[in-house]
Amino acid sequence: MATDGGIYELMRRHWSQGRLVCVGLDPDLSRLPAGLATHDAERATVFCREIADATAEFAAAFKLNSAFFERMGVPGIQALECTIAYIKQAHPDRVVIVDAKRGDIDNTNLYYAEAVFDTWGADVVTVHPYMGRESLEPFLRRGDKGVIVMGANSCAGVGEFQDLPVGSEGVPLYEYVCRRVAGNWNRLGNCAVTAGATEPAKLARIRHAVGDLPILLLGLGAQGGDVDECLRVGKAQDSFGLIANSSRAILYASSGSDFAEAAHRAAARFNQRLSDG
Ligand SMILES: O=c1ccn([C@@H]2O[C@H](COP(=O)(O)O)[C@@H](O)[C@H]2O)c(=O)[nH]1
Repeated sequence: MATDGGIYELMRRHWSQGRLVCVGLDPDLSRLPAGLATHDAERATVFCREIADATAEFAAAFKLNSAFFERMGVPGIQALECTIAYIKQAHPDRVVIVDAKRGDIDNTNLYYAEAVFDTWGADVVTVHPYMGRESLEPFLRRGDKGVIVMGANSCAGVGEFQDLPVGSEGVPLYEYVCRRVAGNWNRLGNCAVTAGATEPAKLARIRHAVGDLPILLLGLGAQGGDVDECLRVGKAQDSFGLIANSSRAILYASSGSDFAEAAHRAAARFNQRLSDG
């Protein structure tokens, strides 16, 4: 979806209209309610479609983690494509992020970019920065799309590399990466970075480093990130500025046949919390 001011302008419009949630669509087959469909990939597709419909009212974006689809092989890829196509048709202005954490040499990235943006139809992709800006050019030169670069993350042990001091000032690697993305990689205004809600102090440093760049905030729901503290230190000045993701806490709010209603209520509560903070 090409928009006049780029993909994040669309996100800013949602934020200004009170849709603050990024709903994570990670269909874990072991947690899907019974009776949706016979085949796994179809179950995942129906589940994601119902969750999207139930939560769109509060959603600026949907984030599909490709692993949950890729594990099912060809039918899983079809489920991913069908889910994206469905969101585009039923909720056309919602931003679709594919969380695939790509990053390879440039000619391989060319095909990763083509796959995610053109074949699958996503608006935004997550990438790893480890191989440098030049290798990521096939993503970065897509001004009609968005690129979210891993800055800081939410999982245990993530500091092993991300916290190492680098550069002449000895800043942590995650901060150095975020600074580079905001200052050197964002020529087309299509970049964002990640931060983990489990460590708000790092989010604060990232916000300081990137100005008003959007930040994909991970770890807010099931991982127990501190919502209030993240909002206090993480919001941008020109807009909400946080692509505030919650996956499991919304998807699996109920394991019964009322899963969609429960997801609606969970997304509503999360949206209110984000709006109050
Ligand atoms: O640092 C990271 C990077 C990615 N994720 C992804 O977010 C969801 C998990 O969200 P929950 O709300 O905790 O269910 C999943 O797709 C991860 O790969 C992350 O959590 N942390």
